[in-house]
Amino acid sequence: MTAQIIDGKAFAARVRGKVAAHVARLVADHGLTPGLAVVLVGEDPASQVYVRNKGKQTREVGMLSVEHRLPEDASEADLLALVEELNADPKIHGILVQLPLPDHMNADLVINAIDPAKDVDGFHISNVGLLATGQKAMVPCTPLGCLMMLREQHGSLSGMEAVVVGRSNIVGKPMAQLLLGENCTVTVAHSRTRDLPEVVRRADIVVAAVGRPQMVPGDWIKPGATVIDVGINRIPREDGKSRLVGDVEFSSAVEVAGAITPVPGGVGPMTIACLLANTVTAACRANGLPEPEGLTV
Ligand SMILES: NC(=O)C1=CN([C@@H]2O[C@H](COP(=O)(O)OP(=O)(O)OC[C@H]3O[C@@H](n4cnc5c(N)ncnc54)[C@H](OP(=O)(O)O)[C@@H]3O)[C@@H](O)[C@H]2O)C=CC1
Ligand SMILES: Nc1nc(=O)c2c([nH]1)NC[C@@H]1CN(c3ccc(C(=O)N[C@@H](CCC(=O)O)C(=O)O)cc3)C=[N+]21
Repeated sequence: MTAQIIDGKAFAARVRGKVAAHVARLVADHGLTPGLAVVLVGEDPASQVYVRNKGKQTREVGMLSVEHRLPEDASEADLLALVEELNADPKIHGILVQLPLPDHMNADLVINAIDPAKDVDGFHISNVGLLATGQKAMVPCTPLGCLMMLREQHGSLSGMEAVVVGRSNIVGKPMAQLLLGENCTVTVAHSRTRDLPEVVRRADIVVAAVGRPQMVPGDWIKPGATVIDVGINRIPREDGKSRLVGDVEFSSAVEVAGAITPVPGGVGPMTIACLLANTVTAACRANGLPEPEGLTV
């Protein structure tokens, strides 16, 4: 049997529709336009594409989009000054500093300088702590998007075996926290995990967030499992161009899994949709207004 393919692109369009409807109400009833500021340091081509897409989608849902670009050799003090300016700007409800930052900057320091209420990435230590203790937080966009798709697929996740491959602060760890919050039995695997294939084989839910093209083959997947592929890897194609693949070998995994997200068109579009959702949520919280339903955990 071949797996159901989870259409992240269509799901993300529905999320953006809900965001747009809520934004329209905020504008009409309260004269409030949620604003998102994205800060890009340096010239990384992939980041530039990503930032451009975010700006376009932000405007499409009726929000204010502001982009700030700093040169690769900008100082950490320059970046911190910009963050302070955005923290103080009442038109801005969400701030995202695109990662990775150049090596001469301390990313933790910069992220923790963002007002936690405007931290729509959910990377500030306050939000990390709130999520870990089960309190209301800004939830990181990629894991939030993954959880929305899993809930849609299964309803309750209670008691399921979940294996998260990868333990980064931006994907693996917050994903594990969210799955724990859903009462899954969670295993977090990483580069030192012994016998990764056996660990992955016990999972009802596999989330792969490693950054290694097609590392997880179909024969690691328990038949019927749900596979969420977070990886975005560009690999050379025979014609000299390149293509995107995930961390899962789609062609073999689709034959075994119950449901699987494709790359592209899976987790990626959901990440941006959740960024917009978090920005509306932040704007509502900042103004003491009710939050949109179904856009956060
Ligand atoms: N779709 C989207 O919206 C997004 C996609 N991504 C993509 O997701 C992937 C992961 O991103 P990110 O979490 O930032 O990556 P990081 O490089 O920060 O983390 C990778 C994790 O994978 C683990 N790992 C590396 N090699 C192996 C291995 N051989 N076996 C098991 N585990 C391994 C590492 O383990 P250790 O800790 O031991 O080193 C680490 O915990 C990338 O492809 C990235 O492009 C990222 C963000 C958003
Ligand atoms: N502060 C910060 N927050 C982030 O959330 C963040 C970041 N920095 N740095 C980089 C990673 C990566 N990331 C992606 C988001 C969407 C797609 C996406 O939309 N991908 C499309 C394909 C896009 C293409 O064709 O290139 C898809 O999978 O269908 C990809 C990657 C967010 N990240």
